[in-house]
Amino acid sequence: MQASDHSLEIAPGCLWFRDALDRAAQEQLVADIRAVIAQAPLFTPRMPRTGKPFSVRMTNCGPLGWVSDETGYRYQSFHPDTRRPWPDMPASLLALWAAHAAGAPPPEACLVNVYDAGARMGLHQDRDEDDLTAPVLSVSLGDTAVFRIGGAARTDPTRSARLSSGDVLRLGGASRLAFHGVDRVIAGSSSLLDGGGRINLTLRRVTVSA
Ligand SMILES: O=C(O)CCC(=O)C(=O)O
Ligand SMILES: [Fe+2]
Repeated sequence: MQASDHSLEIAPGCLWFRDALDRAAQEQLVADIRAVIAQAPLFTPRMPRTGKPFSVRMTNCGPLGWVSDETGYRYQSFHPDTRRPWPDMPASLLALWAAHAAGAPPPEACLVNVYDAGARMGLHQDRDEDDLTAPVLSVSLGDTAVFRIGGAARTDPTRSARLSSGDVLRLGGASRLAFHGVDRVIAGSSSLLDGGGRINLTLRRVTVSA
């Protein structure tokens, strides 16, 4: 895989690599993620304290996975329902990281977010990682997302970007702790996924490397 040179900096440190993945690379990722889901079924995370369910379903691959329930947000090495270790991170994702993560140590977690009709993700920071120096890479597959990004304070002004299938977004530098979310997904905007919807993959370094 080649690193795309055509990136757009949509906020300080936030690089948007549009069309980073061609159709064949997207199909490979989808097949790899379907295999992950077969081993580690999608679960519905719940908000800390209130237990309110997310509208997005999730799973993970790699040594660590992000989970959320009444006791809080955290990384753990096993699936919350099956209690089995997360599946290995596919080679396709390791290659994607190598191409776009600007030399950061290898990713430890890939969070798989599945957006069905009506799913969204509220504004939040990715801050459950001990290593905040490595960037977060986000890969969009399937229907286009209306993505929103602001600054490090919740009240900072935001801008939106339409992330389409094959786009890769890197949140690094001053944007590593930027508030971001998905306002909505545009149904029918991509033919990649049978049955429609959107899959987002978020690759992260979690622990501080020696
Ligand atoms: O779906 C997206 O584009 C963003 C996902 C995200 O922000 C997250 O999983 O932390
Ligand atoms: Fe996030």
